[in-house]
Amino acid sequence: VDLSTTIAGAHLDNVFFNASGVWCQHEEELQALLESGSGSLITKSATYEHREGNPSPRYLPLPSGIGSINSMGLPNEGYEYYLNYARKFDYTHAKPLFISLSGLSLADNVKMVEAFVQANLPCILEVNFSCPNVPGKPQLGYDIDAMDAALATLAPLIKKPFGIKLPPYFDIAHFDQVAAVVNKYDNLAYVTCINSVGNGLAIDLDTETALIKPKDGFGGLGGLMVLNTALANVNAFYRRLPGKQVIGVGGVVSGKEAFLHILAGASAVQIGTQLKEEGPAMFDRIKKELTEIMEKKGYKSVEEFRGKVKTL
Ligand SMILES: C=Cc1c(C(=O)O)[nH]c(=O)[nH]c1=O
Repeated sequence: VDLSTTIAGAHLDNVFFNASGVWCQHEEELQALLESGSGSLITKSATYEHREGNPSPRYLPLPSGIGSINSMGLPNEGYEYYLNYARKFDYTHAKPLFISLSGLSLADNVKMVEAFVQANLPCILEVNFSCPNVPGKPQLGYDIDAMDAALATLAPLIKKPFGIKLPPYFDIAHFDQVAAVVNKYDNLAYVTCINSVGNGLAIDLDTETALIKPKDGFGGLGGLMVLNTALANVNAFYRRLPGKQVIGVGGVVSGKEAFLHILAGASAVQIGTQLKEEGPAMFDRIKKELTEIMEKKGYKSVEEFRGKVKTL
């Protein structure tokens, strides 16, 4: 079966890659993704300066495989590290390279975008509007006018097709309002839905203590427990963004959830929590599982069923 796809004009041999933030902060991790069964790779969201991030424990899987909680606090090597990586990257490699940018201000996003545009590299830029874990920095994804203003500045600068990383929305009116903004920018080629469900709280019964240290234990939720919110966001934006694409992320632990994301409208599927727990060997497992589901259903390519979720 054919698992290949094209995102923002870049061809991926298969629909799978890492969720930004997972297995992608350092070159060694990115190399492991290059050598894995993934179809692509995306870097950890970059800020202008290097950041240590929040104090540990700042990421934990939750009991019984329901998911994870994280308040990493945007630890990253600083954008120049990822710009150098993008300069050295072998673009004849079968996997396209995505670069995630998450400036702490619009000015920082502008400076980082200008540096990447100046370098004129084939990598695809993704602007992250949805980091929930930087104390004192409310995420742009929930300030729709501010997100529109940022896009009005960034889209013309980027010129080429690019994407944005969105937080989960939970209100139909918000799907409508965000789609109206996204549809204003022709080169905004795709949206990645969803980032973690912000500011959850995991508490240990025995110790009666929050599991992670930062922000009194408040952190973004990921993994299986966010699957149905992720599917809704993928399908809501698939229905509302004609001519654009949606990358689905959230709750994918096997071929089954990947199939559902594609049925909901995803052109590619990213994996975070399960990749963090299982490592890059997971991609071979999940590709096999998706293939088996497609064969059982008689689908030859992901194109055949993308977005074809039925309603009653
Ligand atoms: C870029 C920061 C993010 C982080 C983080 O570095 O805390 N965690 C997430 O779940 N999503 C993010 O977008």
